[in-house]
Amino acid sequence: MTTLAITGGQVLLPDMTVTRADVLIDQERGEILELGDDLAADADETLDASDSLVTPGFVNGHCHVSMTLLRGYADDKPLDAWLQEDIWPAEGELTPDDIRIGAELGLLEMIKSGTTAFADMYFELPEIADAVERAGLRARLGHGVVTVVKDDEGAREDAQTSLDVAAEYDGAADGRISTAFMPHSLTTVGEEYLDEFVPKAREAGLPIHYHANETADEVTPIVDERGVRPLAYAAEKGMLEPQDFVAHGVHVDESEIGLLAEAGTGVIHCPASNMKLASGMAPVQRMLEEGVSVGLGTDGAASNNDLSMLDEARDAAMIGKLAAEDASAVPAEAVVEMMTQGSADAIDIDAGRLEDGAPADLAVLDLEKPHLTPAHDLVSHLAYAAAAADVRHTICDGQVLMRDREVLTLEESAVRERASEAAASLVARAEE
Ligand SMILES: CSC[C@H]1O[C@@H](n2cnc3c(O)ncnc32)[C@H](O)[C@@H]1O
Ligand SMILES: [Zn+2]
Repeated sequence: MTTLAITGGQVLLPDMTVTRADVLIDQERGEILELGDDLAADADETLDASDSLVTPGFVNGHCHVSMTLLRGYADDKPLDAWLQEDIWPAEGELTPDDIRIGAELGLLEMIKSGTTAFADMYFELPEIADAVERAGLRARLGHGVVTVVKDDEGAREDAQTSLDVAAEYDGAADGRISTAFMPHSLTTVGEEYLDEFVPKAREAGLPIHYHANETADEVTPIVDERGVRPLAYAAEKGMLEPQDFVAHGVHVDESEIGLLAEAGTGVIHCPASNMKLASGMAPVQRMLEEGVSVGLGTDGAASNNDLSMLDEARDAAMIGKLAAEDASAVPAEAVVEMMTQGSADAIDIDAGRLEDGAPADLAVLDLEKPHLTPAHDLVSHLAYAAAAADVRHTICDGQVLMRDREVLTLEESAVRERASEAAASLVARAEE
């Protein structure tokens, strides 16, 4: 057994209290062995966490990681125009190499901002899985299916690809990668394809992840054509199960909040993307009150425009109060829960908590900063004041991915250089 001790820090516990403790990790099993005093002597290696907060690694519940290449490419438009006029034409030019390079850039950003696990919907899953394996994170990956712009053969091929790659990559990277069937949304995948492929996903034991109720424009056609709300339609199609999770959930009414709570289906709140695309304010406080499993996600870097879960946490707290017209809504503890255990539960991966036997996924944040002084309440600091640049060390599955702000699994300057070149070439092709 090889052990690592994270020493001298303040540790955030699952009950949202903070205590002084060292953390002893079994690196081979990727597990926390013990939280306690003076554990350095028992360890093969140590990582200093003095004047620092040791938290569970953050869990980004909804992302399109390779969209880092399109960061800043198309801003200041609503979802539909943004996708149709800019993003989908540019994505039509993406090569598998672009997707791997964009993923590396996104993973670099995640490691630097303390994220250790994420869920991702995109194309060319093998490229993303390869990058995740090398970078050392944990992920639930899926191939996103869009049928509306395809003929029947193309649509069925797309949906079959989503099933095939999910079956092939589940358990990859020593179990750090899990998968899901990922129809893009309830309006971009035709009913006949949901009828055919959702049962196949169930037979294969796959969870289902999709965008739902993101904009009012997405709700109206479903209500007009079918006479039911989108999540009632999703339930009819067998897409509202405990292992499933939807992204956004902005325009959900009380009946849909009830359906989500009853089904145990997770909702990944994406406040920055919802604000930037002016999609709306999700009723997060109501969902929490009704017992919906709520996690937090950045969405892609083209609608955010970064992948920092600390930024997302602050956004979630702020917009949660505005939406509820109540300053006590979506408090710091709720947000920190969402960015750790909440997202992990929603995307159904074992992570997001620091306790004996838990997966050794951690972030260590430097507290010796003007914006983190004084330290009345470290949970408040995580939700409202901490930033990506405060992250000193990131550990996933017992492996140190970043030590003293140096990422060990990816070569930062090379990744940035490759990504800049790939992005410039992509945009030139898209605008030809
Ligand atoms: C088919 S792969 C995923 C697909 O989703 C697109 N996308 C990115 N952000 C959003 C969003 O907020 N709502 C809906 N779709 C989004 C992405 O560009 C890919 O095409
Ligand atoms: Zn999305």
